[in-house]
Amino acid sequence: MPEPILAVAGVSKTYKGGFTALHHVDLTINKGEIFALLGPNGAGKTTLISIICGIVTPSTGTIHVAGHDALTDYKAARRRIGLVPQELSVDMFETVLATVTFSRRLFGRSGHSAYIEQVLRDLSLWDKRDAKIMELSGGMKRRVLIAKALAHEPEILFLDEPTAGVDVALRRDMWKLVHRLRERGTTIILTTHYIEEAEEMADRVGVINQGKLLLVDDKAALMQKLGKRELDLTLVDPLDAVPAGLERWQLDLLNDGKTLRYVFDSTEEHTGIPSLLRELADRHIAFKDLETSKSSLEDIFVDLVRERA
Ligand SMILES: Nc1ncnc2c1ncn2[C@@H]1O[C@H](COP(=O)(O)OP(=O)(O)OP(=O)(O)O)[C@@H](O)[C@H]1O
Repeated sequence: MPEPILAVAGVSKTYKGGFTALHHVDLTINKGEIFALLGPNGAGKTTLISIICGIVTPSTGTIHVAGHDALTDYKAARRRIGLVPQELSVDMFETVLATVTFSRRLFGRSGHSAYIEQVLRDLSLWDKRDAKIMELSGGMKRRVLIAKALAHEPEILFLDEPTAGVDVALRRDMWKLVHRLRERGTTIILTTHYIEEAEEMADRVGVINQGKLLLVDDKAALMQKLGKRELDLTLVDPLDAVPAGLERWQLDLLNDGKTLRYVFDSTEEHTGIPSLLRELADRHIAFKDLETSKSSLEDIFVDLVRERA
């Protein structure tokens, strides 16, 4: 049985101006999983994370972190969480080592130098430990934020838009780090609007839009359940229009009439491909190449948000 480490139940948030950013969100996260909260700008991702971390007060609902009520037992709940915020929030004049050690002490932990050294090494920051934050590059500053969040050995790490504006090398390092942390038992929750990030990193994905959690599913199941494939036929002779009588396949003509595209559901028992090919043969529409491709989580996500908006 998976062990829940975070339980969010019936959480809504209406801001002072009257805007409701979250509508009755229920979410359970299991220990050791990598969960991606995927949603467009303004969907409510940061609001939800801020509520879980005790930065924003929910209008309704409850949050339990490792069994501790995040509202009535805030300190115990918060100690289990490390938060990597979107914005830089560090003292520019401090050194890397002092900043990270300070974060650890803030949670009542002693300056455990071996642990901090490991965190700094994992993030390729050890050589920079005596540098002042202001002397670091933007990417290095982001690494310091992660080191700070990990300093007190949290069980859950929140990464709010971890790779927004980050270069490829840092993105790759972060993905590696996330997997290493998970191997050590840390639960990772990341928010993103980069679908590839969810696709690459997460075990489960939650899709949020306009403050509503539309669905939560295993990434693989989500891809399979909603996964569509495209069949592209490269025609011998270009067509001016999709031939009449083929409406049931909802075909598209691309590439100046040279490619006929059929989008089908790969999970259906009958995909409609054999009958389509027979119809084309009957009409003497010849093709010289045929290719199928899987649609990405991105297509699925766009479809979902459009359908349920
Ligand atoms: N303090 C606030 N007062 C009023 N409205 C707010 C406040 N903070 C956020 N909102 C609104 O709540 C909605 C959700 O914002 P939130 O920052 O949670 O979205 P997000 O999914 O994190 O977006 P992004 O991907 O752009 O960071 C937005 O419409 C935002 O304008």
